[in-house]
Amino acid sequence: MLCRIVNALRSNIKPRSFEVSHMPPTIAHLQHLGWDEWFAAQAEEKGLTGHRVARVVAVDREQLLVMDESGEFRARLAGRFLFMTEQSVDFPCVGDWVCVQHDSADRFGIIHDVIPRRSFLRRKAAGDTIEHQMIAANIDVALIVQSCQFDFNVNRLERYLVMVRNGRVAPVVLLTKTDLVTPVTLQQLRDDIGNAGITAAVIALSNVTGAGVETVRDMLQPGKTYCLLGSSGVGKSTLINRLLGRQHLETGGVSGTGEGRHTTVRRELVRLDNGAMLIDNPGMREFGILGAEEGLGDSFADIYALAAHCKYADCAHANEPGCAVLRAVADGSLPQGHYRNFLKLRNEAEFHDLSYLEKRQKDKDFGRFLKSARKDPGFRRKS
Ligand SMILES: Nc1nc2c(ncn2[C@@H]2O[C@H](COP(=O)(O)OP(=O)(O)OP(=O)(O)O)[C@@H](O)[C@H]2O)c(=O)[nH]1
Ligand SMILES: [Zn+2]
Repeated sequence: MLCRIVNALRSNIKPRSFEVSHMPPTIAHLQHLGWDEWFAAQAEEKGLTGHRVARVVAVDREQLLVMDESGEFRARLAGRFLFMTEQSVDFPCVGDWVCVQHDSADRFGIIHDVIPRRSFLRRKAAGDTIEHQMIAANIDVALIVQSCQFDFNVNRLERYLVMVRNGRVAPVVLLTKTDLVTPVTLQQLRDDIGNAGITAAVIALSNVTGAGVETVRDMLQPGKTYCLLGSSGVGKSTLINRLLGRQHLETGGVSGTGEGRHTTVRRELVRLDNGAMLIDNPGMREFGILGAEEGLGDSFADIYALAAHCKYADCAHANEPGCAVLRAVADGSLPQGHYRNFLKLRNEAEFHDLSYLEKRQKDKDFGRFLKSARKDPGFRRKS
């Protein structure tokens, strides 16, 4: 980051405006890539009309692969953008629309801005930090993939649903590897999902026999963007390759030429023959749900509806008298498992918020400690 900042300072101390190097985009030019009136309006609001826009296909540290009506090209972030952008979530990620300056003679396009996102998928960054990490932007539908064998877990499914709904993305559940389980077991898994109160569509499929794959294909609409989410090994890449036909994800990389070092950017966003766009993502080892309460409302809409009838407005639905949620659990109209997941996820959401506040407080205390320590004449000698 430091060298990014230094480079930014060196290359671009003065703010500069950039020339329009191309015809401004029309919706017709770019709608096959997902551009529409909504994005055009965002661009206008941000004062970015008239600039060329492209969609991010892959990100590899400082290098991006972007795509517009003329095809794919590589791009870098403008020094000024690097300099002005503080939070990692504000950097372009796959699926983003960016303002880019690019002449056919240039090896790299220069990205000057990111068009506001309509939807996003993000997770808690790996490690002990409380920062978010963007997974993808401007996704219409998240395909949450679980394998029928070993991987299936309703709690995890609900965590994904919270994240997905929190990012304003619609969910569809894909159950893979149906060839490895009996029809009775498959029905049991479907029942488990239904009993948990999950209302998202569920498609069962096998990449081996091909059963269900056409159902997935039929669901994918041209100009819409889909993102595959799920643990490693559940069959996401295999499914994409099946949907693509001959092409393969592994061979989709774009090689850089004419440079000292040979680089390959693995393409993450691919277009199918029917015009739908698919984003494949690595398995998620660490899956935090910081800031997920908003999303809780959607996954647990039934519980929130019941909560309106609780005796106390601030009812925690744990052991309060007159709690409509507990009553529904008692009379069997609200599934026990669903209620337990609600409590668990809510506590985690509260826990993450708490640890965030605690961290802020600690930082403050540390600042105060430093201030008072500096005033302390013994400070220099002690340290
Ligand atoms: N039996 C069976 N095996 C499958 C199916 N789909 C994928 N596999 C196998 O499962 C393994 C993992 O599949 P991948 O497609 O690489 O899984 P992935 O979800 O993309 O994994 P990551 O790339 O690590 O996120 C491979 O050996 C596949 O051949 C399926 O429907 N049935
Ligand atoms: Zn209650």
